[in-house]
Amino acid sequence: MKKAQIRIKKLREDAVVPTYGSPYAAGADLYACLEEEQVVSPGQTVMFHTGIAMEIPEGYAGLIFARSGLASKRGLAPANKVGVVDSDYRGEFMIALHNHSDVPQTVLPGERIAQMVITPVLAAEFLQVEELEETQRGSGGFGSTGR
Ligand SMILES: O=c1ccn([C@H]2C[C@H](O)[C@@H](COP(=O)(O)OP(=O)(O)OP(=O)(O)O)O2)c(=O)[nH]1
Repeated sequence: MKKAQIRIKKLREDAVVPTYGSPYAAGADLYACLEEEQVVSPGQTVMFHTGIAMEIPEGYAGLIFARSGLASKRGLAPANKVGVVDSDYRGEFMIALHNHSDVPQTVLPGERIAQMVITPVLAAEFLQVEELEETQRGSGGFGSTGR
């Protein structure tokens, strides 16, 4: 698979550059940059450092998603559900992990805590109009097509 080169900077000595878990993985795993293990209490949200900043190309965004295993087995997932990283963002990638389980969860230094998909985004210019083009669906939504 042809890969785009993305410039990345370590902001902390022990930061880990994101990695893809398999050759065709869509999401690159993001690593917690911690000096010591961090406990996340039930119902608590903790902001985790990744220690990295990068240049997402113009016309793209980084979407930060939960890792399914971490979320389903330990209840740890981003508090903001999906993090959106703008291409002009040059700050540190941060991950606000929320503990949805009912027991304390320990995150270890260097643990993979989320994954980032880099995806094209369309920059829109919103043109206000009086009528929108008709479609078969029309304004039906929220289960309008039945089960
Ligand atoms: O999970 C996340 C979400 C965002 N960001 C960074 C990258 C993004 O470009 C910036 C701003 O994110 P967002 O637009 O979601 O923040 P906001 O709450 O709307 O504040 P702002 O006024 O800074 O845009 O924060 C992260 O590091 N992790």
